Amino acid sequence: MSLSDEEGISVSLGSENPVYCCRRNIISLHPGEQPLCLFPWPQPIEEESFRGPRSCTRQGSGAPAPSSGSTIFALSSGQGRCGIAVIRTSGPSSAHALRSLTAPQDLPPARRACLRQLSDPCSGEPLDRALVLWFPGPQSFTGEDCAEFHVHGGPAVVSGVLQALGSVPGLRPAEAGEFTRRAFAHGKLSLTEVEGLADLIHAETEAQRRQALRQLDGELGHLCHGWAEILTKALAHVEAYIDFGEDDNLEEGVLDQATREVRELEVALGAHLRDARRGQRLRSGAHVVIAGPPNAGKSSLMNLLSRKPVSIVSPEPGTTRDVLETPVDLAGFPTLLSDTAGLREGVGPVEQEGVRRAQNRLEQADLILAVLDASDLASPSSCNFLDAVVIPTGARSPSPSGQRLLLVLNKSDLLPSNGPDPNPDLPPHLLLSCLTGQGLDDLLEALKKELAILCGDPSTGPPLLTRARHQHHLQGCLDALGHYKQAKDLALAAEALRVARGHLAHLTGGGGTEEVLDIIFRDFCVGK
Ligand SMILES: Nc1nc2c(ncn2[C@@H]2O[C@H](COP(=O)(O)OP(=O)(O)OP(=O)(O)O)[C@@H](O)[C@H]2O)c(=O)[nH]1
Ligand SMILES: [K+]
Ligand SMILES: [Mg+2]
Repeated sequence: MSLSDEEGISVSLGSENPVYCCRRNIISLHPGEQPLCLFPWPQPIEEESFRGPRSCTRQGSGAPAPSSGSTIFALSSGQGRCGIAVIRTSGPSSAHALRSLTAPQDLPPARRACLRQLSDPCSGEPLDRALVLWFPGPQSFTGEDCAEFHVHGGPAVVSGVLQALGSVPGLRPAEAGEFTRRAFAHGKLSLTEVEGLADLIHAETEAQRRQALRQLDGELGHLCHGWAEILTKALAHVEAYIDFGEDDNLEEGVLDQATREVRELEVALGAHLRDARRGQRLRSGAHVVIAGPPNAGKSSLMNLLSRKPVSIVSPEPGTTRDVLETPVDLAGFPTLLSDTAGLREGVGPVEQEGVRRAQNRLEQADLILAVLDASDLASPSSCNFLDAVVIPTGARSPSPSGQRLLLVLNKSDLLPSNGPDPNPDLPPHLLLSCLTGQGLDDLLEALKKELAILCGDPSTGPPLLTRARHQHHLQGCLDALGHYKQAKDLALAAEALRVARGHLAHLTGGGGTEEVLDIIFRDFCVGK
């Protein structure tokens, strides 16, 4: 059976017999809620949020949200001297702006670059010869009428064109992220795609870029959409049972089927949540902490990996006191690399404080780079470090979300060359010489493997949860499904499904609250 209504909801119950009509239940049982379909985005952002005048509105044909009043403009390429700078506008006065600045004044054909003379509409002063493009809404990035001016990138040209646009009635400078916000409001991007776009702009490493691109492709959103559909179907089944449970016509097993589907969804969500912080680590960097006894060469390794003199290196034990940290791209993965004080006892108060800070940082580490002096393994500080840090961490069952450790024996140049491994009893380790660079390639290879486990491989597997927000809503959804299973009453069970669905809607932006939007759009620059 298939049910549909004028709001585009379609619920298939897999039977030829029409047994009930759920339009009344689903649409009216929870007033104020959005229709069950999450796509296209049913709730446009309030016009007020654009803070623009509410004058000339021209509905973009077919766009789900009404056009906002004002027309915005901004430099969309980077600031500073460059070959070509791209300035764009979005809003109902885009066509007027384009005509006002260009000669000849006719609009170019849609989406085709045309060479035009640009001049100031007030003074008539020539500004540049530039390529201009016209994107009538809704087939544009924002869904509104948009224009682009590809001008020569000198500061005087750019400021001249921006000033000229500002003098056109109805136009005002865009705020940070406003183009993307309009795209979201017009259903051009889901919230998770917006986040992907923000991450893409800020991506600094290969792996970050790959992850952002996948999110921009909407993979996480599509996954949530599929889950929401399962919940919608289960909810329809439960509500049918509430209304027609006594009815002989109701097909058998309707409720069982709902429960079965919920259980399958629980398994899928659980697996996804076990990905834990991997996506987030990839977005904001894994914490890699260099630790070990004094003089093992921790600071030397810090400088080697970061390719800059972050830490002071000296033959004096206890040189490093504070935690020193720097962001480093390690084998394509973003990391926050920390150098710490050598761990030892019986020292003065300043070094003691350094040791306390080092221990604190060790607890927060995703990956510990444990460094020992290969020529000094029998010293008390080496033995203590092995017993207190290396062996206990290695003994813990390794999991992607748990802490990981790589043991590095530095100063291998001091060992007799080409002999057998002098330390077969130690946990698995790598030999390195910070002095000669020998063993560095092997260390980088091992780091890459560890970071891939910690951050996940962004090119394969299911899309990762890149923000705490994603994890929060998936967990909320899972918890609600738990309540569904425990509910003794069908009305409570239906409510639990609604709560679960609400969490998925929030994740993708269907139930978008202003605060979440503000936080996400704050990440954008003006012109994006
Ligand atoms: N021969 C040799 N010396 C090294 C190597 N790595 C570091 N050293 C030397 O070992 C001494 C200590 O190096 P640091 O990098 O300051 O060691 P650290 O672990 O940071 O020391 P603290 O901060 O005092 O705990 C310095 O004199 C370095 O030049 C190496 O691979 N081979
Ligand atoms: K030192
Ligand atoms: Mg040091």
